[in-house]
Amino acid sequence: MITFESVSKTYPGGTTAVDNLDLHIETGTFTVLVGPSGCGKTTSMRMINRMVTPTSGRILVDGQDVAEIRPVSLRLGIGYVLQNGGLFPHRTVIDNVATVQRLLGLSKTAARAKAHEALERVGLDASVAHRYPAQLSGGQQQRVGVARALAADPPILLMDEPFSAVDPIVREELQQEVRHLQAEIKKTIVMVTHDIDEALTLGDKIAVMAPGGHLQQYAPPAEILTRPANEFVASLVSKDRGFRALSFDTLDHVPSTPLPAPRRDGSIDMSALAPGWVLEPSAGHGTAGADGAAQWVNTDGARFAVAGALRPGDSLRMGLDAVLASPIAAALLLDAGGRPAGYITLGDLTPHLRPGVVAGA
Ligand SMILES: Nc1ncnc2c1ncn2[C@@H]1O[C@H](COP(=O)(O)OP(=O)(O)OP(=O)(O)O)[C@@H](O)[C@H]1O
Repeated sequence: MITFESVSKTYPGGTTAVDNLDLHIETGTFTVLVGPSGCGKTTSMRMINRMVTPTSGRILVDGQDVAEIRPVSLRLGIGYVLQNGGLFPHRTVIDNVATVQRLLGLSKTAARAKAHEALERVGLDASVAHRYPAQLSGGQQQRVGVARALAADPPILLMDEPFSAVDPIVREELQQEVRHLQAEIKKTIVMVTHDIDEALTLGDKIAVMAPGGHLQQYAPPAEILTRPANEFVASLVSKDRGFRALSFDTLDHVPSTPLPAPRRDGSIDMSALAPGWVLEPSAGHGTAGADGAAQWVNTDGARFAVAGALRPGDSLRMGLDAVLASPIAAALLLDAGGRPAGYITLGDLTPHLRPGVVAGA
């Protein structure tokens, strides 16, 4: 647990970056500090590991005032991921990742072994281990930065705009990976971003800050979207708010129609829904598996890969997107084993879309 107790920070020039901040961050949760430039997000985060000292108030980590912990030992237990990866340019990837273990006194061999594990965890191939940072793409550098922060297995991870320097496609990939990683490792993560979409995608809880370092709302993403505390928060999340709210509700209560039995050639006749159309499950094993393996095919020979086949637990947003992307306005539903089981139409979805939209109105 990280606790901010009435924390303020005024810099020597007189700027109040953070004003009387109270925040309780539960262990094992992903918290995102979000808000426009200059609202004190980075200052707040850096006070956790004593890179910045509060002017008043205190910060406790698991009940202990950080002001009473030596900065070096405090920081060894707190991973830090910087913008652009923040890698040492003159060290190879593996030695960058091994940095903290070396500081902790591990031998070079032992530290490198741990570093290899960390690289694997963030999806980097062993072949990059002996390259220098300049020989990597921006996305790979950022992954190395995450691996370095995780290598010593610290309970807390601070991330300062970790994905801001990569292009939108890579950013989305990295966000997905961090989300999956967090489901596995359950660290206490505090991340700073100015991107509300990123905050809503990643955060278990979001702290919205406004200029002057004032906390506006601290709540889970669904609540930020559907019950913004004030005009400031409402305007931050106003874009696509109704659509985004659909991310927080699953498809599980939406009725679906079972697929007819496959014909002798394995194809499934969809004419009850869309005359002239069949579903061709992927060849061989007969499961749709990854998106695109199965195809919608019509009698004219037109073929469309099934985009976004759905699984139990997927969100209404994914469901709506899959239905809209389908040439027969129906999304394929897979069972828990990944086999085609049924379909959902726009008509099935519509009654379930209203509450999400209305709640956010
Ligand atoms: N070392 C410093 N000395 C003086 N003022 C500072 C210092 N660091 C930050 N500030 C000021 O404190 C305020 C908050 O800065 P901070 O970097 O915490 O905000 P931020 O929300 O993280 O912004 P950004 O998204 O632009 O990084 C700003 O007005 C900034 O200019």
